[in-house]
Amino acid sequence: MVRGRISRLSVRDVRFPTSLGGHGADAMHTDPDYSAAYVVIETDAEDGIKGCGITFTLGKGTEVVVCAVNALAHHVLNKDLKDIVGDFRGFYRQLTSDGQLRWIGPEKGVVHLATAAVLNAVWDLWAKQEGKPVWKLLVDMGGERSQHEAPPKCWPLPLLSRCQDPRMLVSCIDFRYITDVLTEEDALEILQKGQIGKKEREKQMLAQGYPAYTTSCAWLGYSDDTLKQLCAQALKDGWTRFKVKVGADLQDDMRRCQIIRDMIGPEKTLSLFLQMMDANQRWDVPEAVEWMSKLAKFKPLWIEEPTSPDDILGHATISKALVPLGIGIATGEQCHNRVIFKQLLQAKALQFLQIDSCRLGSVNENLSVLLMAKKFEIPVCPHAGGVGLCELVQHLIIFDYISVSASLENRVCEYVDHLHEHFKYPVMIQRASYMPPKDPGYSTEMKEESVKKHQYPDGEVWKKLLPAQEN
Ligand SMILES: C[C@H](O)[C@@H](O)CC(=O)C(=O)O
Ligand SMILES: [Mg+2]
Repeated sequence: MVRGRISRLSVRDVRFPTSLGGHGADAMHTDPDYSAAYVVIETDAEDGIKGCGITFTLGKGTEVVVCAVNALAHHVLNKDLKDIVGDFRGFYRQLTSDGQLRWIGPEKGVVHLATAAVLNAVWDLWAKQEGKPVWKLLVDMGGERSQHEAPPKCWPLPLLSRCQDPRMLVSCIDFRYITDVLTEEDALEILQKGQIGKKEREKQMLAQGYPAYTTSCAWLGYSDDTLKQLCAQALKDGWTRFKVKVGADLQDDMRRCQIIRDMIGPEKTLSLFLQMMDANQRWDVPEAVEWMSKLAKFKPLWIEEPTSPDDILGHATISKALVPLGIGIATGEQCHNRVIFKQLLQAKALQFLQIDSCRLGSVNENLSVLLMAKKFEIPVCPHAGGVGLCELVQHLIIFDYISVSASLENRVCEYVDHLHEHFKYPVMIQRASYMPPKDPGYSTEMKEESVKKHQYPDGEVWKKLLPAQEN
């Protein structure tokens, strides 16, 4: 099925002026313009199928990511897709180990965001050619075995369809730097165990979807009236779990958390009705503990990014202090790579792990983090929102449930209600759950009309806005 040689790669800087409405604002990022470096790859297969990939940015700096994508392009151009996916680990390593570009990473920062955008496009292309959504491609790759059948001792790869073999899935992962906690054999074992009950879980997902929470009501840029109005509407729409931004001003936080608590009801704290808090790295370690001790009365399920995303031991200290108060630590949206996640897990520094589809090196690196989380039995609650993050991460978390975690306990995926209308295959939410996408690909393709309008700086939207902003 896999065909064609990559004949073209284009990348565009696409920005949405979300800061004008205060959407997306938090204690550190006060004026985000949700943006993306948008990559499209084409092949010479003459089937008209294109692979689309994004990485998420906040406006300024997207042009730097675009430069990094162009710097990586020569690794992709003129390659056969068959060779890329046939040795995906090798290809991932080639991209992340470019002898010169690696110096401005390694596997972090702009160059890693660019890697994610390129690889996301490759996954989209592969899945489209296979005629499956990415989650289903991954699930099928994980193999299938009935409840009573013993796992095969060896996997005769050439005799099996390569796309129905867990070894194929594992061969997409670069285990370098994580073999002290997760080996290839561990990964295979997890996937083999995950085969039990897999069909039932897939059916369950298709019928009920993956549970979500909303961040759309409580950005720091919103007034109390807006917060109340959005929260009331969300409750009407069936949302029961809400995340609120905190960290800039304690009195403000107390007032806003009280509003949400009043609206979702104090008696419901232990049921489905939950409140999460997100400080977006605002505090020092002792400050985080002190601040959250004051917000503990609102019974948050977690505090997200209480301090620097690089401070693994700091997170461990905060976790030790707050877990006895019933507050877990969540982090991950700014964890650059699998190594940081490994150490967070080793240090018992988090209770909820938040993968990000565009910060880690695409599906490949996310697979390794999902498997490590399973090994440590830490629930994965992905970061989403931004532009396109919900579209992408739904594939990863649905795969995780069906093939890896086999559990929904303490698990919920973020949802943000912005910018879906710009995607050709937007997320579908029903009863506050992500319904598994059915269209082939990674749901990454944007509407050409939207891209043209929002291209920076010469799209129609920015042509109008830029002169006004200069005055
Ligand atoms: C700047 C972004 O909107 C950020 O606040 C998102 C985030 O932290 C989250 O969704 O979680
Ligand atoms: Mg966050």
